[in-house]
Amino acid sequence: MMKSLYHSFSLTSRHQILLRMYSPSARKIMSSSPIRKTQTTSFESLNDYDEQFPPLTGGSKKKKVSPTSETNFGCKHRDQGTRRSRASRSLDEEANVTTFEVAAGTGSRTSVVELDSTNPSSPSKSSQSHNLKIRKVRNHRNSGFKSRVQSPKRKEDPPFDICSSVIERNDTSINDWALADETNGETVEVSNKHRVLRPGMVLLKDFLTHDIQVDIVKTCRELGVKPAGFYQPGYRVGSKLHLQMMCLGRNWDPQTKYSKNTDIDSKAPDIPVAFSVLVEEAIREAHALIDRESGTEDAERILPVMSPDICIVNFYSESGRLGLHQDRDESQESIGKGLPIVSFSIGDSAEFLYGEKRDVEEAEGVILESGDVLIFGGECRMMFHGVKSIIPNSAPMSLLNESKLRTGRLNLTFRHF
Ligand SMILES: O=C(O)CCC(=O)C(=O)O
Ligand SMILES: [Fe+2]
Repeated sequence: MMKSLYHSFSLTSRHQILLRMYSPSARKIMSSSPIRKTQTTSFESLNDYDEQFPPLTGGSKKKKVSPTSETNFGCKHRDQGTRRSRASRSLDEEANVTTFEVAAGTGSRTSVVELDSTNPSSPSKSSQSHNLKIRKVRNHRNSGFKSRVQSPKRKEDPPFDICSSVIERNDTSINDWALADETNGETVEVSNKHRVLRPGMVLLKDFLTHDIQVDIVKTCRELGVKPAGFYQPGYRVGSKLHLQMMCLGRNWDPQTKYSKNTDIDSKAPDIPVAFSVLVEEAIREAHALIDRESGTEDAERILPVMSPDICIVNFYSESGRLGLHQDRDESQESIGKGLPIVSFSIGDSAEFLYGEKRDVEEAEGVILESGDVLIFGGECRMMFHGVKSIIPNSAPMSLLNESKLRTGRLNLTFRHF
């Protein structure tokens, strides 16, 4: 039926143990982020995803962003449902005519080679076996990209290629090379670098090993250069997001949200099973941390379990950013249960802001580095969050060399509809 060939994703036998990815080594020193000047913009004039922190050209107020900022006030999302929908409606109705620069990119089309979609996207029990293999298969039945109905925002441009054969970074660090591969520890303890940032919000530092990051980049690249791959989303009139985006599992765009999923031809590629396994592993790790810190076994109540059926993959160039917003287009049920968003960061570090309001001045910040996983669910599910800036030249050189990821940051946010 389908001819398969193995894809070298990390979950082959070579890398089974890497599912226990808790690198014992402090191979990276947390970046001390440069303090950026913040310029705020009245959000009355903004679309949902427009940045409230446009290019760093002025302003006077310094935003405190710590590598592992720890705060303990709650997110109180439970009572935000109605406030949220009111806010969303008014924002959605706004006509916005702000223009932004368009990220340049080259793209190429490749032959149709898909990740095996015969496995259910919810790997749950069987996926925990750590013996999963990701197969690339020729799947003509599922390869209907040609006739894919494109979003009105989607240009006819070729998809953006997140990789280049040229390494764009100009500084090399011997440490990157020396320490790149020391991630094979089978340690099962919860890393001391991980942090509970708020109840329901957990940062797993350095959770994705080097090899896994490389394979995620390669997999996203393969999917991303196909017609359903990366493009720069925006609104019908006006602004575009400062990033390239691709959807897995279910299509989403800032204007039509999840409504473009009715036509079989416009189906988004499946989430690779190995990605879902990593998500579930990350949530388990977060639970272990929450239990350890709270001294209870209450973690699943604070941070519910989630099996992803959507993954939004963003690529930010060095000038990329994303305004403060809530992830609120998933089902009422998913949001109501506080099913978490699980976010993987790969490549250059990001200054990530989060807070209870769509207010940059009040938001807290944390640096998300390559390999970090951020989870926010439970009472933090409706937290406002955004990417203030990408920190140039902060990606591990070994990652760039091996994956050929362009200068910039790859982010995958997993959700359950
Ligand atoms: O890039 C990030 O860290 C956040 C992305 C995000 O919030 C989103 O895609 O909704
Ligand atoms: Fe988001």
